[in-house]
Amino acid sequence: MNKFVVVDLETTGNNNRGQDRIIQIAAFLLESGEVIEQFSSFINPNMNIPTFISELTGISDEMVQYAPQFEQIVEELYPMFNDAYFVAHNVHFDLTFLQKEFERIGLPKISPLAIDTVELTRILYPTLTSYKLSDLAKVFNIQHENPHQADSDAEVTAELLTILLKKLESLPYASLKILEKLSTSFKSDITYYISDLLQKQSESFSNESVDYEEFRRIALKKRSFSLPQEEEDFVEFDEHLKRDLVDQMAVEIPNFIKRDEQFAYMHDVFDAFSQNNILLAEAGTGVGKTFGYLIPSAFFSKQFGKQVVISTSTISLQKQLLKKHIKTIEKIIPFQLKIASIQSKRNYLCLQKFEYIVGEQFDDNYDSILSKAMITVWLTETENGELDELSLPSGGLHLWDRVCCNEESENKRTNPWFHKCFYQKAKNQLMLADIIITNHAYLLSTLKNKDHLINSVKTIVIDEAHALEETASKTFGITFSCLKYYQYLSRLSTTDSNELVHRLYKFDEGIPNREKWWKKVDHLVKEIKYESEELFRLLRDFILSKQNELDKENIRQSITLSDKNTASQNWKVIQECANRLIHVNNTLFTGCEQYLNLIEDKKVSAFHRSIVSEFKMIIEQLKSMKNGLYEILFDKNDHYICWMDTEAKGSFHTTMLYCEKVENADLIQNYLISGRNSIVLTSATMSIDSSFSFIKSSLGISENINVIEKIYPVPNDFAQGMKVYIPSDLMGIKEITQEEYALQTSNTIRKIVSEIKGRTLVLFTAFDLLKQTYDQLIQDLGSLNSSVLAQGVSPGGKQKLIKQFLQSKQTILLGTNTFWEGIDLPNEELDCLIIVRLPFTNPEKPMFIAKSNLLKKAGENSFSSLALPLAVFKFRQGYGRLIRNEKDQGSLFVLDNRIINTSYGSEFLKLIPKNKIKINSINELLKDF
Ligand SMILES: Nc1ncnc2c1ncn2[C@@H]1O[C@H](COP(=O)(O)OP(=O)(O)OP(=O)(O)O)[C@@H](O)[C@H]1O
Repeated sequence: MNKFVVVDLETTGNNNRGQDRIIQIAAFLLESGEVIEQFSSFINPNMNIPTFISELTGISDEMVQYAPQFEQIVEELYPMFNDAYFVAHNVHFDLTFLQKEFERIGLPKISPLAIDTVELTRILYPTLTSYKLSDLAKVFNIQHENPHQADSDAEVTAELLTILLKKLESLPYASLKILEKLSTSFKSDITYYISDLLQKQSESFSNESVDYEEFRRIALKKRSFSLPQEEEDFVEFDEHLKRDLVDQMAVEIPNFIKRDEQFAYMHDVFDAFSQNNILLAEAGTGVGKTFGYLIPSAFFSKQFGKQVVISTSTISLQKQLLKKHIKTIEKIIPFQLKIASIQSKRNYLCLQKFEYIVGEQFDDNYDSILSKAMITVWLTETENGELDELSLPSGGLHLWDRVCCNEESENKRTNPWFHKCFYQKAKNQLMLADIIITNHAYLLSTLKNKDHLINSVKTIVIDEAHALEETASKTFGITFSCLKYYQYLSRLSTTDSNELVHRLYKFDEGIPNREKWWKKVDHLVKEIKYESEELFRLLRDFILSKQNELDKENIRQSITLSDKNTASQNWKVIQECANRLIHVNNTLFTGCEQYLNLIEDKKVSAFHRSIVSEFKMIIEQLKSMKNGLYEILFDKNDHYICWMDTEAKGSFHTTMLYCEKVENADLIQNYLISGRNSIVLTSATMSIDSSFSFIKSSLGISENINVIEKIYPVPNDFAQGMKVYIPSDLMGIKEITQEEYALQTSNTIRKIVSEIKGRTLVLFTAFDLLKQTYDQLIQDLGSLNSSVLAQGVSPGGKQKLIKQFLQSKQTILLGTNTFWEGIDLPNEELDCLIIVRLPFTNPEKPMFIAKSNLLKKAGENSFSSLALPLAVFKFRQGYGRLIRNEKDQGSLFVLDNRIINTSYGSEFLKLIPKNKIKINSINELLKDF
């Protein structure tokens, strides 16, 4: 069948059981890619159209008043569904709605084969960030005149379908074969279509292709390899700096301005490298420190033939560096640069594991099937096999746990995919690279594991150095997730399930007393399940019993496992339960080790071996989690702090346990600093009153270590376009309830954006206040005249929210922690920044309490030595988002009256040029606009 009817409906609502009606319908009939018939009409629903539907679609009561009723168009419409695939973007909605309408007027039910273009796009374009029709229209360059009107949406969907079918046709045989098998569980009835394509392919040509290679019945993108470049004439850094650098930068960096601070920074970084120094370099927000360290790193590595590692705080910043800055640098420098990027193993796909799971006979989980299909297609395109390229559905992350690289993937002997392994490829590229880009967590863990590849590099740049200590604390600490433990256990399961233990049980390996042995495993797994559920329930009750009613509204509740908190009888009951769990775990592990030893020497099939390998991986994980649990619950140590948290309204599986070292300076010193030739630690926030003592002590750089300390301030011109407003008539959070505070905040935001009429970023310090403010704001979107996005509420992560933020001129974006730093929104990309509260760390945070206690013990004031410096750092980062260059303009509103009413407020005020600050009632301030 090669006919497709592409349909879109607009309706009065989502209820298809009689309450809601169609208000517009469009259908395009396609054959061999051509539109052979089309139908489009408004429909009179005989009821009022709800306001929000009118706002969304632009279809009003007046527009449908004289339109035909559904019964009147059916004669023309109904035959279009004969012998054609029924296609829609979210097909379930349109098809069921239409089926109900036909049923209502007494026509026989239509049951066509259906194609969902959302599902098909996810599978065939697995790396897109949004699958909304309007976003897809932009990606594929399809004209979309009236989003949310049926005729326009159906037309776009029809064009999209043509693109999708072409893509499907272009896939290699091996990928189609896998999709054919998986497609029986798709929402789209596409199996026959794929079978036809396979038939055609097998008749027409061989499997040879320039784009793909096939191995063990999986198609991969052919690896590109380039011949080594001829060595160019090399120009030394100083010479290039004098001669060409400024000109090159001016060509490649949009709106380039020669900043003395940035050039001084570059010089100092190069000197630190070549003179084997430690450099602490604070470059004010927007100075351009990224180019500032990348350019000297490139020259240094080339000139001296020494590798440089560059590490930044998060994977997302690591990617940003690669996508944006490295591309520009390659154009600026006069020679070829070999760049490698690496992150932790579990971010890379293990092809051996994928081969195994794609061959599985049973899988009834839709997200997991969808993810397998997406990965199948992605493998024909990806060079690097990294998780963050993919847009897996939420359930797909569980599947990723089963297919990501681990120690087993690195076993050359048992992994037939070893020579194609993405992680190995990334490691191989490290050896050849001039510059290695990574993130703090990966860097610290590899240094700790004495990984030779990274450890041998003697020149390192640490960007966002202020975040290093916190990452060290997490990387060197323990995290125990009850959900993860439960998932591993479920994966193991028992012989009467369809999971690992059952699969292994089915192989007759000649184990002595086989039946008895597996029965024992069943018994132990059941006991572990029982004891762990009991323990997790007790832990959650324990956390919640220590909170007062008000706190319980908060998203996550936490409790420190201090002597005082664990002195109760309830804690003893928890420890007894944990002891029982640990004991049964140990019995299971001993048994499993014996089994694994036994099977090790046996000749088993590759399929059997892969199940054994997954079983081994799960046992290893459970073992390491059990050890972690023991350390958290029993192993008291003054240098560590342990705590737990849980979702106030979630299940007991949401409970997490943590153990971290309170001070990590010694570890950072041991693993990172000592033994290096040169290290550049840089950030926009390192000094307090021109002193680096605070950061030095947190990074283990004692006063007797020789370091160079430099500050490169934000150029004065940056302040020209900035205005800072501090309303004096707002209530403090302690003077009113949090609900009233959220209402006051949302009202103030409303007033500001109605004057600014531009993009506004609102920074919060806690999610609950953000959520309450968001709820208030969306209550009357009409009068707000702006769209509202909120981190943790609107779908998608940070990058996706920023992308959406930039799509329209009048948007408000509410963000918490990660939005305070690392985002670059120059010029008209950001018009206004609102800081809701001064960014003090939540004083209830266990790690903060532990650090404060240490300071108190040492006779220091924890507010002035810890809370205030951290808040000032964060404020500087936050307010640095507004003005990003000399020509940038923008307004900052600080809604926290502590900045003017307290003595410490001056620490924040002094960061802003005095002549830029206006303090008055909010209404008076807004007269400025
Ligand atoms: N000399 C320059 N002239 C104009 N724009 C520049 C210059 N140098 C860098 N930029 C641009 O300025 C922006 C900020 O640069 P960068 O990402 O390095 O920020 P930063 O100084 O590290 O600030 P932050 O600490 O806030 O991240 C980027 O968009 C970059 O392309």
